[in-house]
Amino acid sequence: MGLNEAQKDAVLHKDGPCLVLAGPGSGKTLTIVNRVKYLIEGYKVRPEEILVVTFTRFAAAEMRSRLCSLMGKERLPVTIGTFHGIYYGILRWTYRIGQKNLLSDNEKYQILRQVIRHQKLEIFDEGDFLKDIAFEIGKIKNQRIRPEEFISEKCEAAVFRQIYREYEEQRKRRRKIDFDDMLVLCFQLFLSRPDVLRGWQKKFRYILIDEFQDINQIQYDVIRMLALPERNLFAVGDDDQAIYGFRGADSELMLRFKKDFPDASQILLGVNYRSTSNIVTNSLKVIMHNTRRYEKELKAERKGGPCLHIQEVKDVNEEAEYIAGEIEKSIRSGTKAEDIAVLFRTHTDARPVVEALLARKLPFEMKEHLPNLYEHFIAKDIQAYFRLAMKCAGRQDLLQVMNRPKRYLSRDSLQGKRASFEILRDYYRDKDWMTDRIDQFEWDVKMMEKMTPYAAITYLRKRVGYDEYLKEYCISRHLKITDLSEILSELEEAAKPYETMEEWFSHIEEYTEALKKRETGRNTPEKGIRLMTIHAAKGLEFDTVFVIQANEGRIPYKKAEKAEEIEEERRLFYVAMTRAKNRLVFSYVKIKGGKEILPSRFVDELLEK
Ligand SMILES: Nc1ncnc2c1ncn2[C@@H]1O[C@H](COP(=O)(O)OP(=O)(O)OP(=O)(O)O)[C@@H](O)[C@H]1O
Repeated sequence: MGLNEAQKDAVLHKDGPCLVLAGPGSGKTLTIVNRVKYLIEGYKVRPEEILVVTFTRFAAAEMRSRLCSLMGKERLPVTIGTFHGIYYGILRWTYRIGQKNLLSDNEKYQILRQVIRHQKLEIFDEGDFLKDIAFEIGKIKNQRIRPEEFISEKCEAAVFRQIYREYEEQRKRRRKIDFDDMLVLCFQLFLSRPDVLRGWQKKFRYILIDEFQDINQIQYDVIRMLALPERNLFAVGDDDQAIYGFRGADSELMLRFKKDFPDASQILLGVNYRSTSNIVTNSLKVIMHNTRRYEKELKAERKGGPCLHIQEVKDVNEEAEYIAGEIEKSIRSGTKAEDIAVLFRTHTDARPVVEALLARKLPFEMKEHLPNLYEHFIAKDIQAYFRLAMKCAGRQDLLQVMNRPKRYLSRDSLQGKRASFEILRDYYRDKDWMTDRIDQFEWDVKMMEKMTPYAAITYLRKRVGYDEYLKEYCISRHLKITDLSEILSELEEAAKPYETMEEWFSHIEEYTEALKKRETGRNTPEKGIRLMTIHAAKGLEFDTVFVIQANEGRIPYKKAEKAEEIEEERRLFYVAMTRAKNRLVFSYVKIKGGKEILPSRFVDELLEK
């Protein structure tokens, strides 16, 4: 494949700093691998002296395989890895630390939970609070902020400092480092041991960084030290595809690069080879609404192309049917299943599509973990009620739901016995008010017997009082009711296609099996339609892309409120659009969880004249 002029300039750049600003599909990976090849073959740099940094292990593996195939070699001693991988390697070499010294996420949350409970705070949702505090601790480390100067958005400054101190003490007591510590320790190592730094500077004389827009402060600081004294730093990135701000990435560092290296060459890769001009023009129409961005021209090499399609659907079931139907047609007309992607904002959005693809026996693959909706405790409650209605319930089923909603039935009433309403009645025989409750319970279960699963769930919510129970459950546990009622509504919606409870149960079994199979085969997935979050699709390309639930609250996500958060969501939308080579389809739903919802504002931007 011939390189264009800008790509050639980037490949031939030899010494000193260089910033390559590149649009989507403009050949960033191609340019990086060709430059590494030229450094080795043209400029006679030893492969061991080259370091290529990527942001995911997947991207590193992809880069290595493209480089090896370009150079016709099976292996090459070029170092290609993520920041964490490389910094961990440096620490391992210097301090002899190993896997046993790494703090797992589980351990991290265990420590934080202890520390936070210690503080006796009034917390609304402990799970959310833990995540937010873990995020803020990461932010301090990644952005090199002093804890005493940090302003927490989640609790008072003094409380945060205390949490931070105790967390660090406990972590150190266990002699472990967390993910973010790898960067901090590497930074401190280089500051305190110039001799060690010098060794690594000599080793990595040429440094190339992919996806530079996703770098954070401490990664940048360490890499700048590493690049001295020769400053052969080659940074490639696209500020419009910066989608990790929520994780502490700072795309402003791309602007800083030019200040820190005023003599840096700047090259613009402005030709998109991936997508048709229709897709490119429309994606630019959206991203132009962002105010914080490098202005850059981007042209499409491939003219025309099919029109973008925006589909309105009633709800997520109809959407899933629509997507599965369109995919089926595409495959029939010759598109390979693995060239089709369905992208979504959060992984839970995928469930209806997964069900529709299974129903049509269409092959699909997912790399991310999809939580099984039917294993949620609410689903388990519904299943227990249904088994009671179908007269195949066990003791455990009755125990599970006899106080959901609250009926004040004691567990002792079923002690060591078979489960039945008769036994319950017998236990409370001299308490009329209790036997009335048991009669009502039995009556409700009987009523559900002949209903469709959808009608039975509605009955359970509204007549039996499960909605009320859930509300009380949330209040007593300081949980957000919206999260749980969304799950319940989703279960209700998902039950619509089934006529009988037996059908519903056998569908759940099939769905659970299919998820398990994909989970266990994740390393060797069967080839098929690619289902993934937009974050996971970054850097990939597909012939056809479906973006589902293009709705307000989804994208932009409901938690994005500040202007910069909305801009990050817009960049995410832009990343989704620019994955498509030929066909791009958006769908949005009109009703979700029984409420009307709006199409995404980004869809409106697409429709602007
Ligand atoms: N000079 C070129 N001539 C023809 N095709 C090219 C050229 N440069 C890149 N391409 C093709 O364009 C597509 C996009 O390239 P690549 O994946 O390297 O883009 P990218 O810049 O990394 O994209 P993104 O940032 O959107 O992930 C690939 O299919 C690649 O083969």
